Amino acid sequence: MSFTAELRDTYADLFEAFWSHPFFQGLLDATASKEAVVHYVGQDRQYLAAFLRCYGLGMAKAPDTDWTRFFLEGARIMLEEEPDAHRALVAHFGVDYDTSQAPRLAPTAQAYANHMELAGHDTLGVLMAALLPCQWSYAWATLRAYREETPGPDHPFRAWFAFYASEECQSLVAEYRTRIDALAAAAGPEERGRMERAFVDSMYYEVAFWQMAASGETWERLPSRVLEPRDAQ
Ligand SMILES: Cc1ncc(C[n+]2csc(CCO)c2C)c(N)n1
Repeated sequence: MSFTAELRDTYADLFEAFWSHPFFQGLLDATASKEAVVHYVGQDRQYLAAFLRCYGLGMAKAPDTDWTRFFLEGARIMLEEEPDAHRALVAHFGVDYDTSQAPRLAPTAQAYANHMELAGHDTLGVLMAALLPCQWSYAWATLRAYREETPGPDHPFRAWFAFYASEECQSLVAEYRTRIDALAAAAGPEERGRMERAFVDSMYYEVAFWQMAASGETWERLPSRVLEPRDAQ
């Protein structure tokens, strides 16, 4: 079994948690609240900026121009096409894309960005493994959405689902996997271990990112249990 097929098998629970998270399910059945969706888009814009910086780190590691082109094309898709997917989410609520800008990343989103950027200072294999869940989770879950429920022509977030389920995003995942499997095959057991850790942590952060959106997490708003300790008396 290939390295990435094994990851998919071993961490099937994280894929399921991604799929069944109430925020994703709320996008799917179009019941997600305006507050959560706008918070998500504001955060995700900044997350994508961090992701683009990781492509820069990847380019600095590119062993040949084939790899350079891979990162260049990935960056182009993110810059030119992904904003339309975001627009489709906020447009439903009558919110302008540019006003959904967040001033800074919320703690969970910042931790995810830090994790990816740190992986960009390890090997190319570790960086790619940290970036894979971003592609894979969205492409997999939106494709499953089409297989199971099919967001119809009237679905308010149709363009968002259509973008991630598109042939372009699906083939990007396939390309990531081919490249990572080759890097894993050439890596020693220690580096492969770091690749696995980088992948799992990013998968975890993908689920946590939904939670961040659903709970309206910011640096100002701490969970009530922290603000009002119940065990204090
Ligand atoms: C937290 C978070 N994780 C993953 C994605 C999805 N995503 C980001 S870049 C990219 C490749 C295509 O440009 C994909 C699939 C997201 N938007 N936000």
